[in-house]
Amino acid sequence: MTKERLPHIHILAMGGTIAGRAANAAETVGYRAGAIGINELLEAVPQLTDIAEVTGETVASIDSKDMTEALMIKLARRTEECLLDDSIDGIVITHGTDTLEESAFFLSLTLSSAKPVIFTGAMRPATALSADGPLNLLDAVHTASSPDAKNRGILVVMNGTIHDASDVTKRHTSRVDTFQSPNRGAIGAVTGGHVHFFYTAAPVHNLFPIPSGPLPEVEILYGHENESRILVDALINSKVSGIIYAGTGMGSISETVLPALREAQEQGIAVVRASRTGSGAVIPTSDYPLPFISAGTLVPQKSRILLQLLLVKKMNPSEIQHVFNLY
Ligand SMILES: NC(=O)C[C@H](N)C(=O)O
Repeated sequence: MTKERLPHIHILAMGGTIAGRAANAAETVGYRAGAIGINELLEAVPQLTDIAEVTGETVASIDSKDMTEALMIKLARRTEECLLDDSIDGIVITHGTDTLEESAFFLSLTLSSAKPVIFTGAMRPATALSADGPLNLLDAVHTASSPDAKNRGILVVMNGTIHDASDVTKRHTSRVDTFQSPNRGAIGAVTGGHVHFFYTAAPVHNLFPIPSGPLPEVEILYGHENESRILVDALINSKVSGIIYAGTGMGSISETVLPALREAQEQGIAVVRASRTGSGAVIPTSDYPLPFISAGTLVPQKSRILLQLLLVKKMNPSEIQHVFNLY
């Protein structure tokens, strides 16, 4: 009898707490992210060899708070090469959780493949009591090996749940259930190695080639009571290409900042209204007609990435709004 070939899952390591080392096992907060190499990470989960032929490589060893656009592009390019490699069936990206959602969303906009690409990470360092990284890694490899995970774009597997890259966001500073999909909910679960999707695959929007150079400068502003226009004026003077305004409620803009943002638009700066609430959609309203762009359900940090890529295409506010309407 011939033995069935195990799927080949390739791991791309970016660092983060999943590869974090602390001085002792009780330490869950003070540690060095990205200190543990890919081999040690894989050796900690010997069960991986039962479900897949796992290989790995280090792309970066950083705390993801220091993630850069250049690294995001490097990660996208390397992932694309792996997707084109016929010997690889699926990819797992281990990543720091602080900006995991940005990288996952960027890859979802720039890569297209039927093969599963799964992001995972950890909230406790690898050396901690009850470290969550090893099980997250095992669950991610289970998902990357699952035929049901094909044609679903970029997914995030954390704490036994599967999330779509566009909705998932980090919602808690320290808990292991920090990743939530606040608008549409988790799309699946991994339980005892069983991968279960709750819904049929949603349409995947892969809209852009991987950018070849630096992206236009887009900054995020955070709305609050008693606002001044100091920061908007600074951004106008800096000649940024875009502003994401994380407004109060449904992207509301105070009477102080509104004229400043209108001036920014007159200078050719694209302005997107998002929300500081963390969930729900910001939709176009008559209070804020075009050229104000509404972010839909995208959180400010993802709105920023989408706007950057749209500005590369030299789209006008109306065309940009059409794309945000997908979310
Ligand atoms: N839990 C984590 O991974 C946090 C860490 N600061 C990182 O993003 O790399």
